[in-house]
Amino acid sequence: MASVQPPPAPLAPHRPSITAALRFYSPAVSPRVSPSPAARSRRLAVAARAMPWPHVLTVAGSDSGAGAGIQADIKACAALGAYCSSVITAVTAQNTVGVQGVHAVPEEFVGEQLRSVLSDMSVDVVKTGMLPSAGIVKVLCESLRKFPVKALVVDPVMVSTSGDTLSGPSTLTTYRDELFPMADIVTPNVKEASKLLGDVSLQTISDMRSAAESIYKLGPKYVLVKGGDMPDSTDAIDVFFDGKEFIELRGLRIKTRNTHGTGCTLASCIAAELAKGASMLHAVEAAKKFVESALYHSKDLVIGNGPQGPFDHLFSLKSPLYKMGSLHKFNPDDLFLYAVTDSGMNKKWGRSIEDAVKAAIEGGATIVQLREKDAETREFLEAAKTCVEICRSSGVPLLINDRIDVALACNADGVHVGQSDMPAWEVRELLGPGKIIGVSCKTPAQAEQAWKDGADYIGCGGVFPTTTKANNPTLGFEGLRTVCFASKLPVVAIGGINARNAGSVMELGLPNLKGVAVVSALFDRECVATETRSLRSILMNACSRS
Ligand SMILES: Cc1ncc(COP(=O)(O)OP(=O)(O)O)c(N)n1
Ligand SMILES: Cc1nc(C(=O)O)sc1CCOP(=O)(O)O
Ligand SMILES: [Mg+2]
Repeated sequence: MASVQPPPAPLAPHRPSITAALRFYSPAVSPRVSPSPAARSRRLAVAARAMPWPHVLTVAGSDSGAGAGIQADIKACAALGAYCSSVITAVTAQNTVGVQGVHAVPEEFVGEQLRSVLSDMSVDVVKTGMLPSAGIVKVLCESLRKFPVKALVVDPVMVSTSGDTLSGPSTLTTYRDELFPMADIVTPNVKEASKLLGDVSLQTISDMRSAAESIYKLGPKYVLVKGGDMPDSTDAIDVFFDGKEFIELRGLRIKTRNTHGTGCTLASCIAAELAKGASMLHAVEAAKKFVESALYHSKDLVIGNGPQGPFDHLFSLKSPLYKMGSLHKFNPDDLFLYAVTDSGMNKKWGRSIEDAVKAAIEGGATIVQLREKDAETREFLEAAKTCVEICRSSGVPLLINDRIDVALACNADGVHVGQSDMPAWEVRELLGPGKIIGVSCKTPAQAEQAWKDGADYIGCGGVFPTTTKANNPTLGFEGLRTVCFASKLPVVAIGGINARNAGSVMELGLPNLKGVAVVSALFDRECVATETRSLRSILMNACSRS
């Protein structure tokens, strides 16, 4: 057996620049004298610490079909920029039809693989998948006690998606008694959560919350109960529990047969994000987004003849939108000063849409919506394409009002729709998971529906009377308050907001209220940049007071 090296020193606390790090790799002073092996490995060790590569070790089974297991884990980590080493616990004969055979790796050899990797390779996060016997769970726990890592992600794989058993009942007790107390997060689906808790019935979100709480009591720091298998649900809701608060994380249910390996991938993505330094909630959110995007981009792939196909983890290498880096990840804080254009007002003041957008950005608008009700389609599309370039070069998201076709054609960051426009869930189907969708809502029920439909934010108004939108009911502060309290999505207030009243809106300090959306107070004015700048400073002052 190869001799075991002592564990390497911990990672350096900061990353020097790449050029500084590369200097460690430069040849020895005299190019004729090759460095001794000891000197070379010293230099490599210094360089490795200078350029840490987030490292996930997956301890899981091999899937010969490569949709799930070790193969999915390595692809997921690679896609998210983490290095992934692997300790194989079992070899399965598996395809898109199901699992035809399982051959567990002897415990001692699982232990040997663990020792090899953990003793040498600066693992940040361990992620577990299929652990086919209680003995293997015990070997893993012993190894982790000997070689501690920053985080442990436990995906309690027990039954494959095709319904085949992947670990026996004796493993359950060891999971509960030994592995869970060491785990940072445990990620069962409803079937696994039910098994872990003695076959309790889990039918509703409230059952999922109770299950998350019971599993939390077994020792992990966080629990994510995945609701993708819940009966009769059109949207996939997962319950995240940190010991105090339950957070319902809504996901899109993408219609595809290619869902084999989603659980392994989600847990690996959580591990990769943790290895990169994310907080647990952010890691889970990023992982969900990744799985959703991968499923969306793979929905029509055909591999194998069975009912469950694999999906493409490396979709970003193919999708031109991802390649160009043009998808704007939604940040609710972008709603702070939301500039909504109006073709009539711009014409009145003799400026183009493009100039209006440039001026709003110059003044500090944090998101822009093109609301061009009277523009001809072709003219609008050309202007929209230029505005996309202007906004992208400033890092400001650009949304299109009402017109999904224009948004798609100009590759905008998203759209805003109202109650009489295309329903948000249809918009999501057309735009995919990476785009921003806003929905106008005047009631808590509309806000709930927008959340279910996969929107990213809601616009709520009219807070004050407005002449910009005909027949628009005024909700006042009370209406805004009711919607903000009920909303599960970030809210932007709209309607009659200007320099005189914007401060009072933000000073309400309402939950979920992230900013104000304004049309006439910016665009029905001579100098858009000046008005935007002054509104921005009013908002900032109001926020610092409330
Ligand atoms: C941010 C924001 N909120 C609300 C609206 C209004 O949308 P909608 O109700 O569809 O009305 P129109 O703007 O289409 O007239 C909005 N555009 N932006
Ligand atoms: C486009 C729009 N939507 C509203 C809503 O209540 O949903 S009010 C509105 C017009 C907002 O324009 P101004 O800032 O000029 O009042
Ligand atoms: Mg509309």
